Amino acid sequence: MDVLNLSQIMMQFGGVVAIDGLDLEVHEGEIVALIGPNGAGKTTVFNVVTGVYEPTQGKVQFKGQDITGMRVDRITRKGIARTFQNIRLFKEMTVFENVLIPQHMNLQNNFFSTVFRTGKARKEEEGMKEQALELLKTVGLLEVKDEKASSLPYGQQRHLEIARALATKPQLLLLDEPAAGMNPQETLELTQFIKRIRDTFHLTVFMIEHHMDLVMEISDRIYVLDFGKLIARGTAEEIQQNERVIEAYLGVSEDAENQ
Ligand SMILES: Nc1ncnc2c1ncn2[C@@H]1O[C@H](COP(=O)(O)OP(=O)(O)OP(=O)(O)O)[C@@H](O)[C@H]1O
Repeated sequence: MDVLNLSQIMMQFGGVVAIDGLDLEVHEGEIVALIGPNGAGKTTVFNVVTGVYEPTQGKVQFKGQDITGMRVDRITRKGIARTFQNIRLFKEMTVFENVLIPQHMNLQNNFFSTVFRTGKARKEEEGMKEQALELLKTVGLLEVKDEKASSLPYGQQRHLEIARALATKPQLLLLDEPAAGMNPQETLELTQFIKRIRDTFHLTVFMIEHHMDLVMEISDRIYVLDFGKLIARGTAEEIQQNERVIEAYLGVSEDAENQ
């Protein structure tokens, strides 16, 4: 089944065509990467999927349901969560509080019972705390649950950000450059972490990433964007051998590395 299906997506900002007729699908349980040079339109794709932007044209479907132009919070409730290029944690709060807060999004109780702390609301709150602890245990952050988020090493902050996204119980997880700023060891740990959470939480993962080692190691399939247009799609092997990709992207990044 397609968890995510984009058909003929067009996103224009004034005269800028950020996405130009994109067709893309992500199947259940897959890890799919979206790559391309800076400004290719990758983050805009995420913003269209998560409801930040309504596409100028085209349709976004999540598990067969049309979610085009739906509000961000409604899309989150449907089961799509994301992380951002720049870490967006509640820095002054503890690790535990960081995963507890998003769970309120899933709260079944109404405003009245929450404010007046009825028995049901209290029980629900207890349940959320237990689930938050369970989540931290699963992602290996239980030992640091009382630490301030900002005091964690960089790699762990990234893990926490992903854990926080998982707290909304998504089926589809969007990761926007999760390895940005990581050293090779942290990148390797992240690769294993993403695979582990995909299996543990039965997730489908759609990620934007510039670290080619990570992309090639982890992706079932890869889409390549350039100037808003899809220039290639396929397995890691196919993408590595694709002339247009080498020219538009891999060639560029090698040059950039040599500078
Ligand atoms: N809100 C906006 N208003 C106007 N132009 C925008 C807006 N958002 C994105 N763009 C433009 O759309 C194009 C695609 O940008 P986008 O951020 O999606 O690229 P990207 O592939 O994610 O780049 P990077 O790898 O640098 O993050 C760029 O030309 C950008 O300037």
